Amino acid sequence: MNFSLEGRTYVIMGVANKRSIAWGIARSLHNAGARLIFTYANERFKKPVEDLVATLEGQNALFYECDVTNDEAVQHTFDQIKQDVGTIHGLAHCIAFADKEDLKGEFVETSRDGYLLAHNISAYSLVAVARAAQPLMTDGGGIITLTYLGGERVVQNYNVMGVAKASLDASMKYLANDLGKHRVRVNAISAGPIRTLSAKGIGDFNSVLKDIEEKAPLRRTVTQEEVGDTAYYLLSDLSRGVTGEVIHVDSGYNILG
Ligand SMILES: CCCCCCc1ccc(Oc2ccc(Oc3cccc(O)n3)cc2)c(O)c1
Repeated sequence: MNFSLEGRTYVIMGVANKRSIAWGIARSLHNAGARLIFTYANERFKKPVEDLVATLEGQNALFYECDVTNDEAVQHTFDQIKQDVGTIHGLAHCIAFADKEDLKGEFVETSRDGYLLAHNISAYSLVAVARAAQPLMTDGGGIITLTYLGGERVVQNYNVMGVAKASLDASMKYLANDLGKHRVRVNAISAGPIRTLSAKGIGDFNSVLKDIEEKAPLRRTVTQEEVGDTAYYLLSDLSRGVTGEVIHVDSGYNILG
């Protein structure tokens, strides 16, 4: 059995720029020989993603817009992908959003709209995408999503995104249960804090990074590349017996009380 991704096609959703975790995943899969398909939320992200992907030697990537808050748009995107490539072997869901004012202060102040928005984009979108993508995985496949420790226990300021990640984690497990019969595995990577565009929306992020460097077992923060390599493991045959799992790529921080 070989663990190269030659001859396989993967969809990566959520590359914003070169600091994105999704970009680290893209590079790991590209280096393993995969063919890549990228989706972006709107026109604003199209060119930056195309320019980044142009730096991947020999990659023959495809690009599609996909607004994950719109069920018809999600179905249309995967209809197009089916038309253009037929079969895909996996998908990386690297999409989340919450209003900035809901990522600081007290969780009890979260508005109904803010709560629903965070769950719509950061949790329900995995269900919509998995439903649309599974029929294209005719050789079986792997789906991964990104989660965070703040969905398992309280992390100051993470607030409504933590509640959305708890929903994402449970959604991932229920999807793993449904899709296993179609030979599709569903897993999550719980990444430690990394300085990305998304991280800019979180209150007092710097003190979190400092805490990791002082207390995490590995005494350092993790990189997009390290998350990308665990994504490669979860999307390859190396993890063929694993589904419904959360792997922490966080320098071991999650084991601390
Ligand atoms: C207090 C927790 C510190 C560690 C947080 C690590 C982390 C960093 C980034 C994460 O991804 C997002 C994605 C969108 C998001 O919502 C945003 C981001 C920027 C602006 C904005 O208005 N909302 C917040 C975090 C994430 O889920 C988790």
